[in-house]
This record gives sequence, C-alpha cells and structure tokens, in this order.
Amino acid sequence: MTWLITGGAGYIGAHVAHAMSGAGERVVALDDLSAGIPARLPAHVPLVEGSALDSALLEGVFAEHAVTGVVHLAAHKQVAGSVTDPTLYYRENVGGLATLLEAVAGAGIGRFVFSSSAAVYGAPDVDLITEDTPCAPVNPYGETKLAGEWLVRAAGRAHGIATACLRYFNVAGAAVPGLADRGVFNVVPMVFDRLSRGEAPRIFGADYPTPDGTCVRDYIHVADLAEAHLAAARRLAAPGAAGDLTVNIGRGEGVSVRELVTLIGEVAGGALPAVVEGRRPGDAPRAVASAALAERELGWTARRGVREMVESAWAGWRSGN
Ligand SMILES: O=c1ccn([C@@H]2O[C@H](COP(=O)(O)OP(=O)(O)O[C@H]3O[C@H](CO)[C@@H](O)[C@H](O)[C@H]3O)[C@@H](O)[C@H]2O)c(=O)[nH]1
Repeated sequence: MTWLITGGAGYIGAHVAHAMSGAGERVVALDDLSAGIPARLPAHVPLVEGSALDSALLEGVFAEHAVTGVVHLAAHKQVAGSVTDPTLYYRENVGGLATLLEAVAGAGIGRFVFSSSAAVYGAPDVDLITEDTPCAPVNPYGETKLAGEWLVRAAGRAHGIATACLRYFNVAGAAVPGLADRGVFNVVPMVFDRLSRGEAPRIFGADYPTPDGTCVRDYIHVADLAEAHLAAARRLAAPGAAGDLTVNIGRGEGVSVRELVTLIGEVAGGALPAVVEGRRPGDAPRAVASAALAERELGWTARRGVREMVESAWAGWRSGN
C-alpha cells in the first residue's frame, strides 16, 4: 500500500503521517499549506504542495506515487467559521470531497479513510454516544461532516472502495512539541493563550445539568488518534476488506471544563482562577464517546490520559510562543 494523506502537514495530519510511516507504511502528504507546516513531516515523507480539490493534481500524484489508499483530513474545521461562511464549508468539505472521490474511483483506488467528527451528533442527551446515536448536527461544520460521511459511504458502495469514517471527539496534545497545534481555537490552547497574556481562563457557562455545572467532553490525545488512523488503514488494507466502517474515536471518559482548567493550572503553574462567563451558543452539555466499537473493530484503544495531553500541549505551546 501507498497512502496519500491529504492535509498531511496539518496538526492532526502530521501526527498521522508520523504514526503511519513510523509503523512501516509508505505515505505521501498533500497539503495546500494554508495551515500546514512542512517541517512537521518526517524527512522521508514526500510533500506535494497543492489542493485536494485539484483533480489534475490528484491524478498526477496518484500515478506518480502509485497511491493505493487515501486518508482524507484536508478540510475547514472551525464551527464558528462554518456559521459565518457556510457556502465555503459546503463547497470545500463536501464539494471538494466529491472531486477527490471521483479521482479516487477513476484511479481504481480501493481504500479510503475519512476524517469525521463528533460534531455529526449535535447535542444528544445521552451518557455515552454510540455510533447508533442519531446524528443531528447543530452547525454547518457538523452538517458538512455528516454529508461527507454519506458521500464516502455511497461512493464506496458504487465504486467498490472500502471506507472508514472516524468520528473524532475533542483532540488535544502533541506527540512532540514541534507537532503541536498552532491554532487557538479549542479550549486547551485558548486557556494557554489567556494565561500567557496574564489573563484568567474563561469558563463558558457553569449552569449546565452536569456534576459541576460546566460542559463535559471526551478529550483524546492526538497521538492516540493518529494510531487509530493506522489501525483503520490496516483494517481496510487487510485481504478481503470491504464495506464501510463508522467509528467513534474517543476515550469514553468525560472531563468537565472546570476539571480541565484546574489541570491546566497545575501543569502551567501560577494560573489565575477561572472566570465564569455566559454559555457559548451551540455548546452541548455533554459529549462523551462510547469507545467500544473502535476497540472491537479496529483493535484500538486510547492509551494516553488527559494530564499527558495537557503536559504535551503545554510543552508545544512554550516551544512556539
Ligand atoms: O476558553 C474556553 C474555551 C472553551 N470552553 C469550553 O470548553 C469546551 C470545549 O470547547 P472546544 O475546545 O471549543 O471544543 P468543542 O466546542 O467541544 O468542539 C470541538 O470538538 C468537536 C468534537 O467533539 C469538534 O467537532 C469541533 O470541531 C471542536 O472544535 C466547551 O464546553 C467550551 O464552551 C471554555 O469554557 N472556555
């Protein structure tokens, strides 16, 4: 197998490239470098600079590198951005995916791993979210991931492509500081950012129906997430693999915002007490995965805990700021 990783120079994509190539898989990265950083990639992994929406480029890359499988991560991923610019999200996350799948089918590539999200579920009122929990996204970002899954499965059936859709929960941490997330869009870097400027971390709402009143999430270390991609790729590459697989990628353990902020304070040292602000529109009170299907189907389970995520993210933050 040779795997093309779209978005391969991004935060998650580069971790996937390291995990897969480190395990002996042949990988090629494609990235338009809008957010990707070439230095994140292992030296021996070729980087093609360009868009996953460019059919001519894709055809050339598939032929030149004899690509036999695709791991598709290139996408827009900001919930707020999807609300203000939904047509961009639909055009690139769904329309771009259609272009990519056409090229994949045209080249006779038979394996496809799709980066999906817990955002497909919206805000279900359940203790653990299983893959059978109804999907009801509450923002255009989640809609594009759900439509993307439909498209991936339909194209897989039509063209005989074995597919896996991985529904990531809340991703954090870094395998090594140089691979850290450089964006300030999620709670861990947002709290680091406040602390670095001498400001108190903010908690968006402490009146939710949860044990301490703050939102509960399922945080997953990006290195564990990368290993889940390797497991999915290997499962699809196994002889006789067919059909589609849709799995949650989480730890199955809820952590509240208050618990997380307290832990960040311990790790970062000298943290100011958090200030409670109003609820952020669209936040679900609780989103925790059932991790059972991933263990059963992929033989994969997360190994790293929340403290390791925060410590590694903090090391990454300090190396880049
Ligand atoms: O300064 C902050 C930042 C965030 N939060 C809260 O922290 C929790 C987590 O927020 P965030 O890191 O923004 O993640 P989510 O809103 O849960 O969404 C993330 O996780 C989803 C999957 O679960 C993905 O689909 C999204 O793309 C990704 O942004 C939420 O309750 C926020 O209200 C705070 O209280 N203070």
